[in-house]
Amino acid sequence: MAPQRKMIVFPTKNELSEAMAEYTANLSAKFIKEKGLFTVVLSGGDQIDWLCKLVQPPYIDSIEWSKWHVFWVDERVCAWEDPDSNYKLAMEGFLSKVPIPDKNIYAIDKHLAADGNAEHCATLYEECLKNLVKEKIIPISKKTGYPEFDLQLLGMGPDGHMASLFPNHPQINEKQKWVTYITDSPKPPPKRITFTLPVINSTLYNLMAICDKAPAKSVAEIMKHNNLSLPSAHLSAQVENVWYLDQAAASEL
Ligand SMILES: O=C(O)[C@H](O)[C@@H](O)[C@H](O)[C@H](O)COP(=O)(O)O
Repeated sequence: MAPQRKMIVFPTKNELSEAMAEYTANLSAKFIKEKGLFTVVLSGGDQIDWLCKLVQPPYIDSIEWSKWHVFWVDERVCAWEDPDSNYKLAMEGFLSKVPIPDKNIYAIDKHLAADGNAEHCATLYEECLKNLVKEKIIPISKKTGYPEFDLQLLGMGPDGHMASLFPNHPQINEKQKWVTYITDSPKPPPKRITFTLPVINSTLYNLMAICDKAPAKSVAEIMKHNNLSLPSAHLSAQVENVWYLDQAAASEL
Protein backbone atom coordinates (compact mmCIF):
# COMPACT_ATOMS: atom_id res chain seq x y z
CA MET A 1 0.00 0.00 0.00
CA ALA A 2 1.52 3.33 -1.04
CA PRO A 3 2.00 5.87 1.79
CA GLN A 4 -0.55 8.68 2.12
CA ARG A 5 0.46 12.06 0.68
CA LYS A 6 1.70 14.23 3.61
CA MET A 7 1.57 18.03 3.49
CA ILE A 8 3.41 20.61 5.59
CA VAL A 9 2.86 24.35 5.07
CA PHE A 10 5.67 26.71 6.09
CA PRO A 11 5.20 30.40 6.90
CA THR A 12 8.10 31.41 4.65
CA LYS A 13 10.27 30.06 1.85
CA ASN A 14 13.23 30.33 4.22
CA GLU A 15 11.62 28.00 6.74
CA LEU A 16 10.68 25.60 3.94
CA SER A 17 14.27 25.67 2.73
CA GLU A 18 15.57 24.95 6.25
CA ALA A 19 13.17 22.03 6.58
CA MET A 20 14.25 20.65 3.18
CA ALA A 21 17.89 20.77 4.26
CA GLU A 22 17.14 19.02 7.56
CA TYR A 23 15.05 16.34 5.83
CA THR A 24 17.83 15.72 3.30
CA ALA A 25 20.60 15.68 5.91
CA ASN A 26 18.71 13.24 8.13
CA LEU A 27 18.17 10.82 5.23
CA SER A 28 21.80 11.20 4.17
CA ALA A 29 22.91 10.14 7.66
CA LYS A 30 20.38 7.30 7.77
CA PHE A 31 21.33 5.71 4.44
CA ILE A 32 25.08 6.23 4.75
CA LYS A 33 24.90 4.50 8.17
CA GLU A 34 22.77 1.66 6.73
CA LYS A 35 24.50 1.04 3.39
CA GLY A 36 27.50 3.34 3.07
CA LEU A 37 26.04 5.55 0.35
CA PHE A 38 23.14 7.92 -0.39
CA THR A 39 21.37 8.29 -3.74
CA VAL A 40 19.72 11.68 -4.35
CA VAL A 41 17.67 12.67 -7.39
CA LEU A 42 17.43 16.38 -8.21
CA SER A 43 15.04 18.24 -10.47
CA GLY A 44 15.28 21.69 -11.96
CA GLY A 45 13.48 24.96 -11.39
CA ASP A 46 13.69 26.93 -8.15
CA GLN A 47 14.55 23.93 -6.02
CA ILE A 48 18.30 24.44 -6.24
CA ASP A 49 17.88 27.87 -4.61
CA TRP A 50 16.26 26.17 -1.66
CA LEU A 51 19.09 23.69 -1.18
CA CYS A 52 21.35 26.60 -0.27
CA LYS A 53 21.03 25.73 3.43
CA LEU A 54 22.90 22.48 2.78
CA VAL A 55 26.03 24.36 1.79
CA GLN A 56 26.01 26.29 5.08
CA PRO A 57 26.80 25.16 8.65
CA PRO A 58 25.96 22.76 10.16
CA TYR A 59 25.31 20.62 7.08
CA ILE A 60 28.33 21.63 5.01
CA ASP A 61 30.54 20.02 7.67
CA SER A 62 28.27 17.25 8.97
CA ILE A 63 27.16 15.59 5.72
CA GLU A 64 29.43 12.83 4.31
CA TRP A 65 29.40 14.30 0.80
CA SER A 66 31.83 11.71 -0.58
CA LYS A 67 29.14 9.05 -0.10
CA TRP A 68 26.52 10.90 -2.17
CA HIS A 69 25.46 9.80 -5.67
CA VAL A 70 23.52 12.50 -7.57
CA PHE A 71 21.04 12.02 -10.41
CA TRP A 72 18.46 14.15 -12.23
CA VAL A 73 14.78 13.21 -12.49
CA ASP A 74 14.67 15.26 -15.65
CA GLU A 75 17.08 17.29 -17.72
CA ARG A 76 16.91 19.59 -20.66
CA VAL A 77 18.55 18.29 -23.84
CA CYS A 78 21.06 21.07 -24.31
CA ALA A 79 24.74 21.74 -23.68
CA TRP A 80 25.86 21.56 -20.05
CA GLU A 81 26.87 25.23 -20.41
CA ASP A 82 23.43 26.25 -21.67
CA PRO A 83 21.46 28.48 -19.22
CA ASP A 84 18.57 26.00 -19.62
CA SER A 85 20.63 23.09 -18.26
CA ASN A 86 19.54 21.66 -14.89
CA TYR A 87 23.08 20.30 -14.56
CA LYS A 88 24.47 23.85 -14.89
CA LEU A 89 21.86 25.14 -12.43
CA ALA A 90 22.73 22.48 -9.85
CA MET A 91 26.50 22.67 -10.44
CA GLU A 92 26.65 26.44 -9.98
CA GLY A 93 24.15 26.67 -7.13
CA PHE A 94 25.02 23.60 -5.12
CA LEU A 95 27.31 20.85 -6.45
CA SER A 96 30.34 23.12 -6.99
CA LYS A 97 30.15 24.06 -3.29
CA VAL A 98 30.21 20.56 -1.80
CA PRO A 99 32.88 17.81 -2.12
CA ILE A 100 30.85 15.19 -3.98
CA PRO A 101 33.25 13.23 -6.25
CA ASP A 102 32.67 14.09 -9.93
CA LYS A 103 32.34 10.36 -10.69
CA ASN A 104 29.30 10.26 -8.39
CA ILE A 105 27.44 12.96 -10.35
CA TYR A 106 25.50 11.37 -13.20
CA ALA A 107 24.59 14.00 -15.80
CA ILE A 108 22.99 13.70 -19.21
CA ASP A 109 25.45 12.76 -21.94
CA LYS A 110 27.34 16.00 -22.61
CA HIS A 111 27.82 15.64 -26.36
CA LEU A 112 24.49 14.07 -27.31
CA ALA A 113 22.67 16.68 -25.22
CA ALA A 114 24.53 19.47 -27.00
CA ASP A 115 23.51 17.84 -30.30
CA GLY A 116 19.86 17.88 -29.16
CA ASN A 117 19.37 14.14 -29.53
CA ALA A 118 16.65 13.57 -26.90
CA GLU A 119 15.87 9.94 -27.71
CA HIS A 120 19.49 8.84 -27.57
CA CYS A 121 20.11 10.84 -24.38
CA ALA A 122 17.21 9.03 -22.69
CA THR A 123 18.54 5.64 -23.83
CA LEU A 124 22.04 6.41 -22.55
CA TYR A 125 20.78 7.72 -19.20
CA GLU A 126 18.79 4.53 -18.73
CA GLU A 127 21.90 2.50 -19.60
CA CYS A 128 23.84 4.51 -17.00
CA LEU A 129 21.26 3.59 -14.35
CA LYS A 130 21.32 -0.08 -15.35
CA ASN A 131 25.13 -0.14 -15.10
CA LEU A 132 24.85 1.33 -11.59
CA VAL A 133 22.42 -1.44 -10.69
CA LYS A 134 25.11 -3.94 -11.76
CA GLU A 135 27.66 -1.99 -9.68
CA LYS A 136 25.26 -2.22 -6.69
CA ILE A 137 24.98 1.57 -6.35
CA ILE A 138 21.25 1.49 -7.19
CA PRO A 139 19.19 -1.50 -5.99
CA ILE A 140 16.17 -2.83 -7.82
CA SER A 141 13.16 -2.66 -5.50
CA LYS A 142 11.75 -6.11 -4.67
CA LYS A 143 8.38 -4.37 -4.25
CA THR A 144 8.24 -2.38 -7.49
CA GLY A 145 10.76 -4.07 -9.78
CA TYR A 146 12.13 -0.63 -10.66
CA PRO A 147 15.36 1.11 -9.52
CA GLU A 148 15.12 2.32 -5.93
CA PHE A 149 16.59 5.76 -5.14
CA ASP A 150 16.76 6.95 -1.53
CA LEU A 151 15.58 10.57 -1.89
CA GLN A 152 14.08 12.51 -4.79
CA LEU A 153 13.62 16.29 -4.61
CA LEU A 154 10.81 17.39 -6.92
CA GLY A 155 9.06 20.58 -7.93
CA MET A 156 5.68 21.17 -9.56
CA GLY A 157 4.85 23.61 -12.32
CA PRO A 158 1.67 25.75 -12.38
CA ASP A 159 0.13 23.21 -14.80
CA GLY A 160 0.71 20.39 -12.31
CA HIS A 161 3.67 18.85 -14.14
CA MET A 162 6.48 17.17 -12.26
CA ALA A 163 9.84 16.21 -13.69
CA SER A 164 9.07 16.45 -17.42
CA LEU A 165 5.76 14.61 -17.19
CA PHE A 166 3.21 17.12 -18.47
CA PRO A 167 -0.62 17.13 -18.60
CA ASN A 168 -2.12 15.70 -21.81
CA HIS A 169 1.22 14.19 -22.88
CA PRO A 170 1.76 10.42 -23.23
CA GLN A 171 5.02 10.11 -21.28
CA ILE A 172 3.18 9.62 -17.96
CA ASN A 173 1.79 6.33 -19.28
CA GLU A 174 5.23 4.84 -20.03
CA LYS A 175 5.75 1.76 -17.86
CA GLN A 176 8.53 -0.18 -19.62
CA LYS A 177 11.26 2.42 -19.89
CA TRP A 178 13.03 3.90 -16.89
CA VAL A 179 13.89 7.09 -18.79
CA THR A 180 11.90 8.58 -21.65
CA TYR A 181 11.98 11.85 -23.56
CA ILE A 182 9.78 14.68 -24.77
CA THR A 183 10.35 17.01 -27.71
CA ASP A 184 7.29 19.27 -27.30
CA SER A 185 7.50 20.28 -23.66
CA PRO A 186 4.94 23.00 -22.87
CA LYS A 187 7.56 24.43 -20.49
CA PRO A 188 10.58 25.60 -22.53
CA PRO A 189 12.91 24.23 -23.64
CA PRO A 190 10.95 21.68 -25.66
CA LYS A 191 13.45 18.79 -25.56
CA ARG A 192 13.94 16.93 -22.29
CA ILE A 193 14.61 13.52 -20.82
CA THR A 194 12.69 12.38 -17.75
CA PHE A 195 12.33 9.50 -15.36
CA THR A 196 9.08 7.64 -15.97
CA LEU A 197 6.36 7.55 -13.33
CA PRO A 198 7.11 4.01 -12.05
CA VAL A 199 10.74 5.01 -11.45
CA ILE A 200 9.75 8.29 -9.77
CA ASN A 201 7.36 6.39 -7.48
CA SER A 202 9.84 3.60 -6.72
CA THR A 203 11.92 6.14 -4.77
CA LEU A 204 11.87 5.53 -1.02
CA TYR A 205 11.41 9.18 0.02
CA ASN A 206 9.83 11.72 -2.33
CA LEU A 207 9.87 15.36 -1.26
CA MET A 208 7.78 17.71 -3.40
CA ALA A 209 8.64 21.36 -2.64
CA ILE A 210 6.32 24.08 -3.98
CA CYS A 211 6.49 27.84 -3.42
CA ASP A 212 4.75 30.95 -4.71
CA LYS A 213 1.23 31.62 -5.95
CA ALA A 214 1.47 30.29 -9.51
CA PRO A 215 1.06 26.57 -8.64
CA ALA A 216 -1.58 27.22 -5.91
CA LYS A 217 -4.57 26.25 -8.06
CA SER A 218 -2.91 22.97 -9.08
CA VAL A 219 -2.00 22.31 -5.44
CA ALA A 220 -5.67 22.69 -4.51
CA GLU A 221 -6.80 20.51 -7.43
CA ILE A 222 -4.52 17.77 -6.14
CA MET A 223 -4.95 18.13 -2.38
CA LYS A 224 -8.72 18.73 -2.41
CA HIS A 225 -9.85 16.84 -5.51
CA ASN A 226 -6.99 14.46 -6.32
CA ASN A 227 -7.29 15.59 -9.93
CA LEU A 228 -5.41 12.83 -11.77
CA SER A 229 -5.23 14.84 -14.97
CA LEU A 230 -2.35 16.60 -13.23
CA PRO A 231 0.83 14.46 -13.33
CA SER A 232 1.89 15.52 -9.81
CA ALA A 233 -1.30 13.94 -8.44
CA HIS A 234 0.22 10.59 -9.38
CA LEU A 235 3.26 11.11 -7.16
CA SER A 236 3.78 8.34 -4.66
CA ALA A 237 6.76 6.72 -2.93
CA GLN A 238 7.71 3.49 -1.21
CA VAL A 239 8.15 5.03 2.26
CA GLU A 240 7.19 8.72 2.33
CA ASN A 241 5.48 11.14 -0.12
CA VAL A 242 5.75 14.53 1.55
CA TRP A 243 4.82 17.93 0.14
CA TYR A 244 6.42 21.08 1.51
CA LEU A 245 4.46 24.24 0.63
CA ASP A 246 4.90 27.87 1.48
CA GLN A 247 1.84 29.99 2.36
CA ALA A 248 1.42 31.27 -1.22
CA ALA A 249 1.44 27.77 -2.73
CA ALA A 250 -1.12 26.67 -0.10
CA SER A 251 -3.29 29.78 -0.51
CA GLU A 252 -6.10 28.01 -2.41
CA LEU A 253 -6.54 25.19 0.12
O1 LIG B 1 13.33 20.80 -15.60
C1 LIG B 1 12.36 21.32 -15.05
O2 LIG B 1 11.75 22.27 -15.52
C2 LIG B 1 12.00 20.87 -13.69
O3 LIG B 1 12.42 19.63 -13.36
C3 LIG B 1 10.53 21.02 -13.48
O4 LIG B 1 9.81 19.84 -13.35
C4 LIG B 1 10.40 21.85 -12.25
O5 LIG B 1 10.67 21.07 -11.10
C5 LIG B 1 9.01 22.41 -12.15
O6 LIG B 1 8.71 23.05 -13.37
C6 LIG B 1 8.93 23.43 -11.02
O7 LIG B 1 9.80 24.47 -11.39
P1 LIG B 1 9.88 25.77 -10.45
O8 LIG B 1 10.35 25.25 -9.13
O9 LIG B 1 10.87 26.65 -11.13
O10 LIG B 1 8.49 26.31 -10.40
